[in-house]
Amino acid sequence: MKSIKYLTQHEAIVMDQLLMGDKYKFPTESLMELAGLSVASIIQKVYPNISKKVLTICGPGNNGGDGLVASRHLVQFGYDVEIFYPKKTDKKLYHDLVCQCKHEDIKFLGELPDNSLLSKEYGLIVDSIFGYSFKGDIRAPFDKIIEQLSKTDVPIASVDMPSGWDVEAGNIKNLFTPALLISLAAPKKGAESFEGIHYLGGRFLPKEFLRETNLTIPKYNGCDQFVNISKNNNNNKN
Ligand SMILES: NC(=O)C1=CN([C@@H]2O[C@H](COP(=O)(O)OP(=O)(O)OC[C@H]3O[C@@H](n4cnc5c(N)ncnc54)[C@H](OP(=O)(O)O)[C@@H]3O)[C@@H](O)[C@H]2O)[C@H](O)CC1
Ligand SMILES: [K+]
Repeated sequence: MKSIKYLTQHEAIVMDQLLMGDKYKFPTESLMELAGLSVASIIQKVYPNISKKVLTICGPGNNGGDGLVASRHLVQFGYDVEIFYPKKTDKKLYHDLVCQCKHEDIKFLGELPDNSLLSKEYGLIVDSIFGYSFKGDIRAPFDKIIEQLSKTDVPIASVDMPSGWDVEAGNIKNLFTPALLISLAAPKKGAESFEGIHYLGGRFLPKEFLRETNLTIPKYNGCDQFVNISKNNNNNKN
């Protein structure tokens, strides 16, 4: 396998703008749908038998949107999903995503259950709080939420980046390390040190886009929406 490129924060932002701009013309909701579908597919692959509930924690940006979409697909896959979405985004896309989740009978929680309740009732936490646009010190209410996540024993699956990690420098604040990291489109530099289960999803980069940006991504098999890029995956060794 060719070596994978890890993106800087600036590169991730510029690439997304390019994909969604006048040349490649992808609407945000199309990419979000594919990203969210790949997140749910990867969770199904890595955690096929969760007997307890799945809790998705959504942030205020597009990373949170990915979590809303993934939750809907997880219900379609047979999981019992609840969502905690403390800072809702007042945009039509997000109102629509919440509405779609409610039509899947997904319950929206008013507060984050404490860690003993989390351990008792939940088998997985999906962290879709912050993605590649996270910067600086963690502001309320997410500071307390991420502090609590750093103490839970429930496995965490992070979408695009572990929330609170510096997008380039990684876990410099000594926060939680997820069991599973799902990078989207291409991994970010801050994830380069990640030693856990690491999958790449978001299979939507056009051929011309890859040529134009000189981006190397691993080969996806068949119609898979994901590829395993974990360091300890033998298929990734030359
Ligand atoms: N091409 C792709 O791979 C696609 C990726 N997608 C997903 O989109 C995110 C990036 O989404 P974006 O909306 O740009 O940003 P985030 O979701 O990462 O975060 C933005 C919100 O977070 C708030 N924020 C930022 N820093 C902090 C902080 N220190 N404390 C508290 N809150 C913070 C920020 O708040 P502001 O007040 O600054 O506005 C934003 O509200 C990417 O990672 C993927 O998951 C797309 O879904 C599709 C294509
Ligand atoms: K995240």
